[in-house]
Amino acid sequence: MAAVQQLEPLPTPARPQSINGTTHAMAIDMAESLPPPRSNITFGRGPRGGDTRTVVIVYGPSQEKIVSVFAEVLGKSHRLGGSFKDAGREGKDLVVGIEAAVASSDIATRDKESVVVINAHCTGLGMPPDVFLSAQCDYEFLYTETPFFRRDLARFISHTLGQINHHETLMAKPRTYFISTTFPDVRAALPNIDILTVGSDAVEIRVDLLKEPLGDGAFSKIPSLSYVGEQVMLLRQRTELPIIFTTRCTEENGKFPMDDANLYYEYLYRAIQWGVEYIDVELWLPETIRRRLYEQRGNSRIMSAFHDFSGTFKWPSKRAESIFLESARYADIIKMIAIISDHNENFELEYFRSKTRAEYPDAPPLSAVNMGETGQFSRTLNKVFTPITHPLLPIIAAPGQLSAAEINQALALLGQLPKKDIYGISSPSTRSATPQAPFYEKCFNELGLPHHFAVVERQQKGPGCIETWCNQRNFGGAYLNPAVSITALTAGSRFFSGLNNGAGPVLSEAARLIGMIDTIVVRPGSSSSASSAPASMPSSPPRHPNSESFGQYGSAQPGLPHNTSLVLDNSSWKGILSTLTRDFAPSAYFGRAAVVLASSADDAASALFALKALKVGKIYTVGFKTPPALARDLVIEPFNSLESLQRARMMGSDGAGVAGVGSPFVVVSALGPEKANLVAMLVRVFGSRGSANTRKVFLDLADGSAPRRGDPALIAEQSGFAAYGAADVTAFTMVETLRLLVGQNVPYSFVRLASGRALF
Ligand SMILES: O=C1C[C@@](O)(C(=O)O)C[C@@H](O)[C@@H]1O
Repeated sequence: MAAVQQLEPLPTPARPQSINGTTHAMAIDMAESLPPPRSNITFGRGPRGGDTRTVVIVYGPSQEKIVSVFAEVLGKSHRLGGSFKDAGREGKDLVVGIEAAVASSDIATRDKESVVVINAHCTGLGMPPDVFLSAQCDYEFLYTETPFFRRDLARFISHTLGQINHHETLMAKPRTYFISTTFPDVRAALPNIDILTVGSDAVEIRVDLLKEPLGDGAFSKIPSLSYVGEQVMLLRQRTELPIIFTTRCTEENGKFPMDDANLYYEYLYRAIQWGVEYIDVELWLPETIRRRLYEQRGNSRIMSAFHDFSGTFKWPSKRAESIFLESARYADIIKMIAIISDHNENFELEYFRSKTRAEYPDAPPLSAVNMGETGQFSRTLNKVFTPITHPLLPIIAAPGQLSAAEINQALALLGQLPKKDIYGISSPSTRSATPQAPFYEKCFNELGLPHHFAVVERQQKGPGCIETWCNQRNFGGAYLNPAVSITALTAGSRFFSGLNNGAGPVLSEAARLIGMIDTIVVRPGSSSSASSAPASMPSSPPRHPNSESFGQYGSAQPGLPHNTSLVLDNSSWKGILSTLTRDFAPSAYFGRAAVVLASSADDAASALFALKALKVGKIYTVGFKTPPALARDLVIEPFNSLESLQRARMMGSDGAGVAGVGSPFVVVSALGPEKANLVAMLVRVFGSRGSANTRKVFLDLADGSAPRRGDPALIAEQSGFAAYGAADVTAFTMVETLRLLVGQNVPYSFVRLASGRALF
């Protein structure tokens, strides 16, 4: 087998002490010089326990059901009634519901050390919620009953309780973008939100641009908190992207009045309570306000914002540096933006960027661009949260803003984004089943990427064919469907073993443990290492029988450049993880039992890795033997007799709230349709027969297009499971694959939409 290098586990950005004394994620540009973090067992640093206080949900009249939904999403039991005094003694495995009318009388007595309180308010009951309760609670979840968006609740609670960390994940990306929406009412954006957000890593809601109608054709001077709360809720219900909450002031191209700084605190603090991921805090605000917001930000992140429209701002100045340093004191991201009139000022900004990075390596990442047409060049060079627009927006948010497609086209013209050939490598059996080429072409088109995409077919056996695609000058990466084992891909391959000076291709931790490769990522090296390729590397690959067909897609020149390394990765496990946590917080899985069915270890491996990331307590296996590398740190028990099945079944009625792992909470099947009866039998055995608040999870990885009689998914739903299928996993996997291959974020909902099924 060819030698392979391992990409170390958890190459999470070091979190150095920042100049404000707290820790920050590493400046993004540093990520360029390090191996980019890939496919660790993470969402950022991985699902974590987060806030371990007892969760108390304050609910409105006749809304007690929301308490059970919170409990189910978190994987806990719940109890209604009682007082705040008792709630603190309940322990972390219980969600306590207290009715709003009761809560207002004793919420002030709660012990903040042991209880975290969420005001769950159904907007149908009227807005705003009780202002006293809003102020007293830690967080506020605004929701609609019909339709109810459970994934919105799952995301809200996972974020506010610190079980996921968007910021770390985003800061590990080489480039990030956010779209500045400029709608007076976000409802206008919702029908197109999937298209609008292609290429964005976050969505900005410009609160100052919202226009709240007063009913007589007039609009309120500033939108009320009530209106803003509903707008944030509506946006979050329809996008999975983190939200940036901005109240831009009148002096910085916004509409928020500047006569009362406390107003900013009121809105921005409420945004933290609503679980908004990024809060834009302007630098002119008094230090007391900036500090309080920074200290109270919980799991939200602060984007310090400075804009200069005077036309006199100079990047090479003491003032620019002191603005940077002042911003850094209370920020997770520093945003500095100025209007310029001379193209050279773009170079001055680049000098400022590299100088501050060198002199203040511990400072938060800098997002800095110049405004106006002259400043557009800087928008192509900035790498941290570049603000972008979209042709479908009513107005641009700032002069000179570009769309993601325009930035990519500019980068391509400047030689910064060379045209590559990217492949979907299928086998004869999957080629017709997965018509992904049109989708990739659509994405590349939408994003203005210059690349060519082609689906190519590999021969049944041997790595030879795959290396033919890889060993080309313009090779830009590939996904493999079906996945191929590391051994099958690299064994006996002079090409793979010759990479990296004979060290072999780089393996992500996920790929190493799962043993299956579904993504090949190209990591260009620096020109100085151009001589690292071994003499033995073939300079011209064997000609592939299908070369006629791939010739039409690109230049197909032989010879991967010598200084290029290939990272062998696995995206499927991320697709599985995202599917399992779409409607459930990670804690729903922590310590609980799972069943995995598959006819081979290769088919089961990605699911096992995802379950390991979710810290399940035990995995029962059917039909395969768990490879030792994956079994490490997991409790595995094969179901090899009816007795073992019976024992697992008796481990607790639903596994929730009981000591130990309980009976299986999640069943994942990778068995084909021909074994549907066996799968159906198992979901019946482990089903919880239904009440909505004890739902378990069933994931069918078999490629079933249409529901059919005896379909395990249907039986699972009848047996009290929330059922997910291969289509969900495929869409989430494609999101991950695109991130790895082209560094761009394409929302899950867009993938589903483009593959013919709308989500909402
Ligand atoms: O801070 C910024 C950047 C921006 O001003 C721009 O120049 O693109 C656009 C604003 O919406 C955003 O809040």
